[in-house]
Amino acid sequence: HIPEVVQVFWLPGGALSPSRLSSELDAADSDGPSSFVINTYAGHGFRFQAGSLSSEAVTHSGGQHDLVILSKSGDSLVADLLSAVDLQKFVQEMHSHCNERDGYTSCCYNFLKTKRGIPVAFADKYITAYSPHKLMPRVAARGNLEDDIESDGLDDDGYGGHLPPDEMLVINKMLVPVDLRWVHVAHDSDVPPQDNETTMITQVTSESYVRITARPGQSFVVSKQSPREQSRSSSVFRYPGELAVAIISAEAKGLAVASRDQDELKIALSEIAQNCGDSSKDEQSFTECFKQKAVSFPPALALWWFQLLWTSVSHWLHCVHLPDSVSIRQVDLELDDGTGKNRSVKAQIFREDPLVLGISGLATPQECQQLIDSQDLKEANLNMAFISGGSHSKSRRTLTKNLYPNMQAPQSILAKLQKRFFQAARGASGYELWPEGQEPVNWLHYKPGYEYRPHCDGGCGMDPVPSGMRVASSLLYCNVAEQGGSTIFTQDTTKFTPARGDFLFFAYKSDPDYMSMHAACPVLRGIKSTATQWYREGVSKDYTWEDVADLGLRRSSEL
Ligand SMILES: O=C(O)CCC(=O)C(=O)O
Ligand SMILES: [Fe+2]
Repeated sequence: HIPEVVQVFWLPGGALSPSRLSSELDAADSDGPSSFVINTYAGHGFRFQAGSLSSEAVTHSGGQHDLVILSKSGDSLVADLLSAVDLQKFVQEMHSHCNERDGYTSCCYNFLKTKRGIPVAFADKYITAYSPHKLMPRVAARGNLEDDIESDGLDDDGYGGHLPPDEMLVINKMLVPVDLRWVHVAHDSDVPPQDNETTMITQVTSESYVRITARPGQSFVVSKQSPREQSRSSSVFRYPGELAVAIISAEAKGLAVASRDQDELKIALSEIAQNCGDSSKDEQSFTECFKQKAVSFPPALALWWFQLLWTSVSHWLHCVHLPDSVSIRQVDLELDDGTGKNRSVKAQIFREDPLVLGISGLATPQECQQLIDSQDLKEANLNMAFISGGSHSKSRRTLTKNLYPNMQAPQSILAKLQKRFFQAARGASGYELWPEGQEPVNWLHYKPGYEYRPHCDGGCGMDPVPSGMRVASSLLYCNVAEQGGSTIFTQDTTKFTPARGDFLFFAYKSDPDYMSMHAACPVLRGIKSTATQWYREGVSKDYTWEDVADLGLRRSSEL
C-alpha cells in the first residue's frame, strides 16, 4: 500500500538506458490498493516514483499481461515485475498447490499474497486469468446485423474510437450458419487443420455477428456444412491484434474471410464515403447514401464503424471532402541562411486570428532526408506508450519520438532546422521565441490509418496564456502522405495539405474560443512524418520549460 500518487516514467530504451529520454507518462492515484494499465511495447522500461521514493527500472517483456507490483520496503519503492510467462507459471503452481485442499479460494488468495504480494483485491483476476481454460477465446457478445449496434454496449467511451484490445468482431454475411473454431495447435498454413486440432467456439448464425476475445496470433477456422456434398468448406484466418472485423461471405468455392484491422477498416470506409461526398450538404442524406453504398458491409455496422473510426461524419468531410484553405494574403519573412546572409521567404496566411501560416519548402527535400537519416530517427525506436484512461494520448494514433537538438553542434541538421523554425516563428508572430529552454522537437510518424484526433497543444480557452506556457506550435512535414494526412483546424474550415518540406505555424497565445484546436487527418495512402516544435515565451537556459509550473498540457506526458 503506497498512500501517494505514483508517477510513472517511461524509458523507451528499456531499463538499461534509464536516464535517456526518461519522460513522465502520467500519475496514477493510489488510494488503497489500486491498479492502472500501461499500454506499451516489448523492451520499454518504466520507473516509478511515489513522493520521495523511487523505484529501480523494470523492462516490459512484451507479454500481454506483465504485472508490476509496487510496494514500499524501508526507504525504497520496490517494483516487482512478473512477466506474463512468470505469471502463468506462478498461477499454475498455485492451482496445483491449492487443488487438493479445502478452502481452495482462500488458499489461492493466500498463495498470491504471501508468495508475490498480489493484493486480495486483485486475486480473483489472477486466479482465473491463467487457468488452463483461459487461453480459449470466448464469446463476448452477439447480435443480428440489423440490430442497433449502439445499444449493444459497443460504445466508444473510453476507447477513443479504437477497439478494446483483444477483441474481434466476426460477421457472418452468408445465408447459412457457420462454425467458428479456435485452432489450438501452432498452425501456419491456409490448409484447414484437423478437427482434433481445433475447439469449437460458437456457431455464428446467418447474417449475424459475434464479438470474441482473442489473443494476437491466434488462428481460427470458419466452416459450413454443405448438405449436398456432405463435406465442409472452411477458411483459416489469424487474429493479428487490434483487429476490428472479420467478414465471412460466400464465394464460388465456398466461403471467404476478409479480415481488416482498424486502420484498414478506416480507409475502406472512407473509400465508400467518397461516393457520397456530394450529398454532404445535409448529414442525413449523406448517411443514407453511405448506408446504401456500403454493400460489402452490414449497413448498420458500417455506419457505426465509420463514425467511430472517423470521429464523426463532419470530421471525415473536413478531412477528405473539403478543399484546402486558400491564402488570404502573403507576407515576406527574413531568415538568415546560416552563412550570415539573409534570405527572404514567402509565407501564406490562412487565418489571421488566431494565426495560421504556411511556408512552402522551408526545408529542402535533402534537409528532410538528412533529418530522417539522422541517428535519432530509426523507426524501431518510435513507439507509443500510454496509461489507459489518459485522454489525450488515446487520440493520437501515431508513432512518436522526442528529438533533442544539440546547441553545441549548431551544424547538426536538427539544430539548424530548429534555428530556422524559431526565426520563422518570430517573424510570423512577433513573439519573443528563442530555442534555449524550449521543449524538444517531437517527431511523429504516421502509417496508413494513423491520425491525431482533435486536440489543443496548449492554450485553448485562455486569454492570454500565463508566461512560460506554450503560445504557438509549428510542424515541418518531412514525409507527406500520397493521400490523406492533412492538418485541419476543427472549429472552422481551415485546412492544410502539405508538400514535403512545408512548414505550418499556428499561434494560440490568446485563444478564448478554442480556435487553435486541430487534428492530423488519417493517412489514407503512403506515410507522413512531421517534426513538431512547441513555442513558449519566457523560458531560457536557466528557466527551462521543465521549470515552468505547467498548468496546461505537457507534451512529454502524452508520449
Ligand atoms: O501531424 C499533424 O498534422 C499534427 C501534429 C500535431 O498536432 C502535434 O504534433 O501536436
Ligand atoms: Fe497538435
